[in-house]
Amino acid sequence: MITMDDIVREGDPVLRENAEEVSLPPTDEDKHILGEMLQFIKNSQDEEIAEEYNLRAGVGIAAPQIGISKRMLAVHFTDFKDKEYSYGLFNPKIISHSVEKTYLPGGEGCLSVDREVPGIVPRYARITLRATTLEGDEVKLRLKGYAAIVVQHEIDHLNGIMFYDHINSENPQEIPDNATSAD
Ligand SMILES: O=CN(O)CCNC(=O)c1cccc(Cl)c1Cl
Ligand code: NI
Repeated sequence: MITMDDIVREGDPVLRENAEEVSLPPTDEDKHILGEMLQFIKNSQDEEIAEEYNLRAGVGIAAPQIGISKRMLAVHFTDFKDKEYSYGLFNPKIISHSVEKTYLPGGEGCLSVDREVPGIVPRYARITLRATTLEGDEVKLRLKGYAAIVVQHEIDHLNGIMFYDHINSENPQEIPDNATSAD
């Protein structure tokens, strides 16, 4: 199982690399890894397992965070309208996005960042992405609000981007003019 010992922390160059496309159809090994990533996120949200294994809670994880520079991500969360999202995705690609931006008022956190980095992280309010699921289906997902934010945080990891790269260093709490809060 994946534990916090497997999580790469900031400073490791793998977090600043452009991850490689996964060749499709995915190998059994790639499917196993992505399945383990999804299970880790579920475990991190299970009080007993998280306590037992000292897991920090997360709603998503990208392969570079476990030192694997491949374009794979897993998300598991319920959005503000109680819609459940639970995906393992290969080669996710944002094919279109809104001009409008959104953000989480409380900012974002990252398992690869062992410190608080306060500030507004502007994200596209709506995204359309193409990806191949853990089950092997090619999907086209239209996401908005919290789901759009989480998936953008994970796709950033595949492109060597950390959430704090988006925070305005002069005025971290500045709300961009075309942005509305996601909550
Ligand atoms: O890359 C994934 N992580 O680092 C897992 C830990 N962070 C979170 O769960 C998290 C927390 C707040 C906002 C967002 Cl958007 C995310 Cl993603
Ligand atoms: Ni992260």
